[in-house]
Amino acid sequence: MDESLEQLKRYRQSIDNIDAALIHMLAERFKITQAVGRFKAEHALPPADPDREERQIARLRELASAAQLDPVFAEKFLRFVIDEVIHHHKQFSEG
Ligand SMILES: O=C(O)C(=O)C[C@]1(C(=O)O)C=C[C@@H](O)C=C1
Repeated sequence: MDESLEQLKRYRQSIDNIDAALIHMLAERFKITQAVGRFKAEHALPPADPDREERQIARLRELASAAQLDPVFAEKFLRFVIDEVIHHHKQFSEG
């Protein structure tokens, strides 16, 4: 039992490292999209670009499948992130 608990602890340490990496990657992504939002507001471009999103989603779904990750989940995740970015872009263009 002790050995099993040690194993669980090791799994969780790895999960914690991965979660930290995800947060850092998301932070970098949002830093870039803030710059994109500013650029779009300055050049009077619309906050959302549905054609670009379609290409991103198709690409990520393929990457997910190749990596044995559920493509439906990958799409939902990207949608969630992009919707937040668009929300930020709209704030830039309004203010
Ligand atoms: O590439 C853009 O034009 C962005 O504003 C970035 C981004 C994204 O988060 O990837 C967000 C909104 C757009 O609809 C498409 C993509």
